[in-house]
Amino acid sequence: MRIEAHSVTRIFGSTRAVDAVSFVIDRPMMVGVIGSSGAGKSTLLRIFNRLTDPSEGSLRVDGRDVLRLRGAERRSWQADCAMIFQQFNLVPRLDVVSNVLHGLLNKRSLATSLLNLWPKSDIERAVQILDRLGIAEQAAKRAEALSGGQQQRVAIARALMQDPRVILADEPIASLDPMNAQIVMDTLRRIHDEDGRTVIANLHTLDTARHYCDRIIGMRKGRVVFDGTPEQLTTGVARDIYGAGASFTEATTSTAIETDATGDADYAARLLVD
Ligand SMILES: Nc1ncnc2c1ncn2[C@@H]1O[C@H](COP(=O)(O)OP(=O)(O)OP(=O)(O)O)[C@@H](O)[C@H]1O
Repeated sequence: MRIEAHSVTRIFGSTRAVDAVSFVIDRPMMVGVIGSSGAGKSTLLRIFNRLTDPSEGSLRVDGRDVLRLRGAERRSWQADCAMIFQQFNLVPRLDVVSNVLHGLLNKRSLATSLLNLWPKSDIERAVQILDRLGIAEQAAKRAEALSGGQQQRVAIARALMQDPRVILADEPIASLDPMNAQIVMDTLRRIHDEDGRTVIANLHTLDTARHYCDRIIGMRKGRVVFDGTPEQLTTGVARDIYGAGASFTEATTSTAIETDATGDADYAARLLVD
């Protein structure tokens, strides 16, 4: 899979949230996107998944510009690149298996979901995926009864149900304690290593990006200011990405962790409508 972003731009009023972003990902890999709050990381992922329209630019995936797709082709691309979010974005009162099955809403009729008439093969696959992620025993519980780390693994299972080529993760561990953060990052890495899926994750800590990613893209004020390997991401480079002065220490790189889940709600709504 070859992904070529060329001059991708999104302007909101007078803000260039994403400003002429270009990069090439020429093979499946795990990519971390870092940068301060407001650097444009979420907007970039949302453009990728077609949740947000770009103002300019192209994103060629194996030669086809996915930013120009309409209707069924656009939905098919959205099924090919699943998203996961900081706030997990599950339906809290629904059981875990039903949440995972929602990953198929692009491919099955709304009636199937509303009447809970999923084919047995779909249910079996959902349980297999949960088993793979080590949470099959939670399958019958309501999503809201699970810990944050377990809920994020359910969200990853829902993403895998789509059988996507790319997984986009927007601050996937920002709401989790360190132990659960590690389990979730290990899971994302495994999905890349074992399935060959590309994973692109917005991350708010440098050490996580360095530890898990093959490549790191640093954004500042909408622009890509770094694109390289973990080894190339020195403290000096990190200082430039975060725009920090001499007082910069690596521990201060976390972006504000807010619980505004508006974007997540958009995604949930889209899954239910399409
Ligand atoms: N729907 C919108 N309307 C207006 N401005 C927006 C919108 N979405 C994002 N922005 C602005 O675009 C800029 C980039 O925001 P974005 O959320 O992409 O940054 P981010 O790097 O993901 O930040 P964070 O880490 O805080 O999530 C910010 O200045 C933000 O206020």
